[in-house]
Amino acid sequence: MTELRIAVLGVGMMGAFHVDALTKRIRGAKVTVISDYFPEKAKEVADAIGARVVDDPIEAINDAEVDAVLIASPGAVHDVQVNACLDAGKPVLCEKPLTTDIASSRVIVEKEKSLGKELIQVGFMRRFDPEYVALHQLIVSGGLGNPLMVHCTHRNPAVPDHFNSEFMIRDSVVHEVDVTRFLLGEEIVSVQVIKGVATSAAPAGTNDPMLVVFETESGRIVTDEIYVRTGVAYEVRTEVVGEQGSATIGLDQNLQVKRTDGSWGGQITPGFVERFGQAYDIELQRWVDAAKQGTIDGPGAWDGYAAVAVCEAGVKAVRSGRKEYVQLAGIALPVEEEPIPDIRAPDLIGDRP
Ligand SMILES: NC(=O)C1=CN([C@@H]2O[C@H](COP(=O)(O)OP(=O)(O)OC[C@H]3O[C@@H](n4cnc5c(N)ncnc54)[C@H](O)[C@@H]3O)[C@@H](O)[C@H]2O)C=CC1
Ligand SMILES: O=C1[C@@H](O)[C@H](O)[C@@H](O)[C@H](O)[C@H]1O
Repeated sequence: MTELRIAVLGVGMMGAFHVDALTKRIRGAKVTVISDYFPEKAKEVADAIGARVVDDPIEAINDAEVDAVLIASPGAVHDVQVNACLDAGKPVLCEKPLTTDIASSRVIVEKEKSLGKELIQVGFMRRFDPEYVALHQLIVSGGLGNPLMVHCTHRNPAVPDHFNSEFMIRDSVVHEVDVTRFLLGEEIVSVQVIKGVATSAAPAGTNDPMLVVFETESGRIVTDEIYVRTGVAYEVRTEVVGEQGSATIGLDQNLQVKRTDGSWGGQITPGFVERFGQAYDIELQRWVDAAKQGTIDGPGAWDGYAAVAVCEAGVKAVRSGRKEYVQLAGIALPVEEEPIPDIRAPDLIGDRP
């Protein structure tokens, strides 16, 4: 196969960006079919690149001129569309999240397994970002010694109003879930969410920012500050603290500017397309090359499922205010912690006068 013929489902912000990359920058790929809930949006994108519009996304998946599918529709419809790709036996790059509930993600993992080949790649593009790749290599080469903690910052300048506290976990924090699994090579077993004072930019009832705390199988601690209405820029940082040193990425330190008004500083990337542009392209090129060989080259269905399972625990933690355990198939839940015994002298215990 010289050219992988691709259907793109959903051409909003991310889908249109991927169509542009597949058309202009990715080798050996051609977008032949576009499908979107809004046909006029699909037509606009399709006309610009000479592709066909197929209104029904399931028909688009089964189209004779489609070898592979890129899903960039909203997360809530990924389940149906990924299942249709599996039914058609076609490779699919599904934007995160894989689905929006743990049961449907599990079914997808099992269904793919029963087909005996890997067809699903999930759009966790940070795994292709040169800085994250370098940090991963530093960890696995032992450059930091035993990694003890990870501290993440995830700030967006602005988001639409439907980004409530739970959506922030499923749509934004899901990236740090995958980063944790990628960097530390182990599963996350529990999630806590600490809600502080909310920005006045957040709709009533939305906890923005939040501090999310993960605990991994081996007991490592990961913190994630999620703040999606900073009004500033796109700031994604990750620091790994090991026994023999620490390393941080995402500092935007390349450009230091001093201005005539006496201010000084560098430049922060305005959005995720600027920060992760290179990562998206590497992700797409590797997926296209692998799909032609009938395989994947990146995070797969299990990674998508594991991330959904952690986010589900995260959503529970938002609601309960407690530590919630991740229900992941095959991973033992930690034993409930014993209450800490009161070791004060008996005469100090009791009500204060
Ligand atoms: N990896 C990353 O950094 C990013 C990933 N995303 C992910 O990409 C996906 C799309 O997000 P955005 O582009 O920001 O959303 P968006 O709202 O801009 O675009 C979604 C598009 O899908 C269309 N659509 C709705 N239902 C559909 C259906 N059943 N079939 C086909 N199309 C349908 C909508 O009309 C819209 O054009 C989400 O899963 C999101 O989490 C989004 C931004 C960045
Ligand atoms: O995936 C993304 C968005 O959907 C999400 O809403 C943002 O918070 C992330 O930074 C971006 O990478």
